Amino acid sequence: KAFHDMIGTGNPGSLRDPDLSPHAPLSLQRPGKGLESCKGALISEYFVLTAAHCFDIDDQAHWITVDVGEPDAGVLCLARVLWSHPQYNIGKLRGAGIPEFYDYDVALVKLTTKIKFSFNARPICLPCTEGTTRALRKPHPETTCNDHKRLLLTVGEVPALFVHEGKKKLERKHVNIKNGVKKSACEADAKKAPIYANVTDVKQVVTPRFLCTGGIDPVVDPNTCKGDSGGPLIIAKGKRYIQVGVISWGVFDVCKAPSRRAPAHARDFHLNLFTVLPWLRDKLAEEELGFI
Ligand SMILES: Cc1cc(Br)c(Nc2ncc[nH]2)c2c(Cl)c[nH]c12
Repeated sequence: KAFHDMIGTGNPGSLRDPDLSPHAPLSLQRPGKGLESCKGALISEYFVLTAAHCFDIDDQAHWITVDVGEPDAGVLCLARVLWSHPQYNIGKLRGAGIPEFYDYDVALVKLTTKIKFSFNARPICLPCTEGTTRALRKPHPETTCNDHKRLLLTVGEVPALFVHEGKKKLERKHVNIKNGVKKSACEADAKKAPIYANVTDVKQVVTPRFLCTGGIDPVVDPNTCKGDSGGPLIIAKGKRYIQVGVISWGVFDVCKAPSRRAPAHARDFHLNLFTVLPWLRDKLAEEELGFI
């Protein structure tokens, strides 16, 4: 079932909505173990961008299936290659009493089959590519990668969204990236994560690679669930979706205690794609994404 078949009336909330079509659930079936799931985003005909923490060091690419179709259509694609960022190392700070370290939490999964995109079924745009220059309605080649950063990650509260897979349909969750005076308060709440309770300097776990959302200032932001890991943090520009982050980790798993309201210190941390561009350019060189 070619990818573009799913695109229909664009009724919001289902995969038929072209804007939500890059949403790609991943399943990982380790032999003899349970099924783990994460999210990802289609960024080219062959690649899905996701979080490195969705996988273990000895996971094989062929254990991964990616659902690029309707939930019932089950257009399952097998993975051929799995590349986690070389600087990702979840156990790096275990000696310092930090059990999980999410720095550089990003990975690329290459599919065995080419996904057919059409005019209204298209991959999500990546920063510093020609597609994003077009989405920003800026001139090519005058517009630079720094222009993208300045135009997308403005200083202050940046409206963004992530996609959550609800019971039956996909939901857009609108958040604000704290990228100005509220950034340090957002990052300070990382210490409210149970596993970071006795971290002395929050900068040890919230490295410069992260974007921070959540909390109640300026408004109450929805929070992520662990199962949202790997999904895209999106900035909408006109009709186009530009991925600026990968959902990485959080302070409070709202799906684990759905009845309880998330506390004010519930924050979420996303890998900032602008901080891993050299790796993206290198790995996606053959995908003709037009990196600028
Ligand atoms: C998206 C996401 C991933 C992970 Br891993 C979580 N778990 C966690 N983060 C830090 C330590 N453990 C959460 C939580 Cl909690 C909310 N959203 C999450």
